[in-house]
Amino acid sequence: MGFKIGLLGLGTVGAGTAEILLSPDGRHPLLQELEIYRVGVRDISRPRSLQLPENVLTSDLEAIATDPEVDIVVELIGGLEPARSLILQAIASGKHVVTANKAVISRYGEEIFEAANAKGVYIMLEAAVGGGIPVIQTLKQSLGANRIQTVIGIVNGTTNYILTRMQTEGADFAEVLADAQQLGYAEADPAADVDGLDAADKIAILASLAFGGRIKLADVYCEGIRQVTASDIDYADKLGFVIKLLAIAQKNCQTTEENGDKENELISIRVHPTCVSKTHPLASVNGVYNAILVEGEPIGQLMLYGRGAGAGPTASAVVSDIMNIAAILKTETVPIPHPLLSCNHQHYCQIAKMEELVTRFYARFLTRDTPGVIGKLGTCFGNHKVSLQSVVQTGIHGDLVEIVVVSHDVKEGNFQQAIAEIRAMESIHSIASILRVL
Ligand SMILES: NC(=O)C1=CN([C@@H]2O[C@H](COP(=O)(O)OP(=O)(O)OC[C@H]3O[C@@H](n4cnc5c(N)ncnc54)[C@H](OP(=O)(O)O)[C@@H]3O)[C@@H](O)[C@H]2O)C=CC1
Ligand SMILES: N[C@@H](CC=O)C(=O)O
Ligand code: NA
Repeated sequence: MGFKIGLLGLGTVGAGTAEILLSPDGRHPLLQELEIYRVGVRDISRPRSLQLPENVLTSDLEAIATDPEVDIVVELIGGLEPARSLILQAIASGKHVVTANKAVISRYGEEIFEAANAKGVYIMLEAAVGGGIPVIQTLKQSLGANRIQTVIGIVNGTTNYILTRMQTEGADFAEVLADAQQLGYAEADPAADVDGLDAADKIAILASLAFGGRIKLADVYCEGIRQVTASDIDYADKLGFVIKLLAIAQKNCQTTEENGDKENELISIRVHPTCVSKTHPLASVNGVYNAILVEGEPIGQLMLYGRGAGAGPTASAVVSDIMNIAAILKTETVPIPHPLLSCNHQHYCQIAKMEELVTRFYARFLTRDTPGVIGKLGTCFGNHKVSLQSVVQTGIHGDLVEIVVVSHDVKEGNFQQAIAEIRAMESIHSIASILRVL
């Protein structure tokens, strides 16, 4: 056997990875050279569906990360600790690392990559974004000739699964979330999915690769899908939209105020539920499927589509990373950092303020049925330079009237100022929802 794998975690993704490694027939011949040497879990007495070689299973994960026999450590336990410490221990012990852990990479990427570069080892993370979709290698290698302008992704399988079933079956949020957990799509704490945090981790990683600088996670604006109601899905449908949780990173034409220098282009980076026109390619990405739409020069638009979560698809990405490292170890006696596989970002991207974002909005108001209420809304929006594309009175609930507006492209800051004023109006009962429109 050629290369010894120390697997940390044998849950959904760990078991999927072991399954591929244990059945190499019909796959790339390099797989024959990969040996599952040790597998670390929390509870070794738990019954496992997988038949592993004897004495492979242990609950001493640190021993795996530092074992001199292990060539590649594969971290699939998830969460921040002990995952971060184990990755750092593996690096310090001269091991290459494969991980599916976007939470650790988006928060501790700088520490991890600096340690890895100093030690001359690789950190591979294809499974961390888009599950089985080869988006990391695409951005790192295949699109390297491009100036990337935009990355827009449906990058969380759990929320896309929930929104799709709410849309197609009118299903209940809690029931669909339980199904996503059962299917192994959701994070250990599904709040990370539902509140958009998992998508924020992922777009931070994608933006960093697309724009060639580090991203501070705190700079990613983030809204989840808890507030999306069946009514909004229904109204959006009538207006020709579907609602998707989008993760968006865009290079802004705007330049920094200090010097107006083109070098200091700002990046707009955000996660929020979004009304997407039914004719847009991302609108038909349903269920656990993910898609990442990239716009670059000279490639134009490119969309990658596939399963973003689940044992098999995610393990496909993990094993491809292991194989990339094994291929390097096989061909180079002294591994040197491969410029297309390693990460050497030195600076942080500058992030545009949300108020500066230019976008369209959808808003649903419950108003008292008093004369002139639509006029008051229109006047207030107009005073703040918010131009409306449509204003529709959509229904009556007792003595309240429901009004839905869709704006043209406006500055987020202007729209929010108008909303603050409208909220205080006597004739406004409540603002039921506000969504951005792609
Ligand atoms: N599930 C998915 O579809 C996807 C997951 N990912 C990422 O992959 C990673 C793994 O996710 P997933 O497979 O779903 O997670 P699971 O919860 O299914 O599995 C976690 C595994 O790690 C072990 N483990 C967890 N904590 C510890 C600990 N402190 N000490 C020892 N062992 C521990 C568990 O042991 P035991 O079995 O004994 O409980 C289990 O085997 C995460 O980073 C996740 O974000 C990425 C893409 C898709
Ligand atoms: N919980 C995540 C799993 C993959 O990263 C998702 O639902 O997409
Ligand atoms: Na991927």
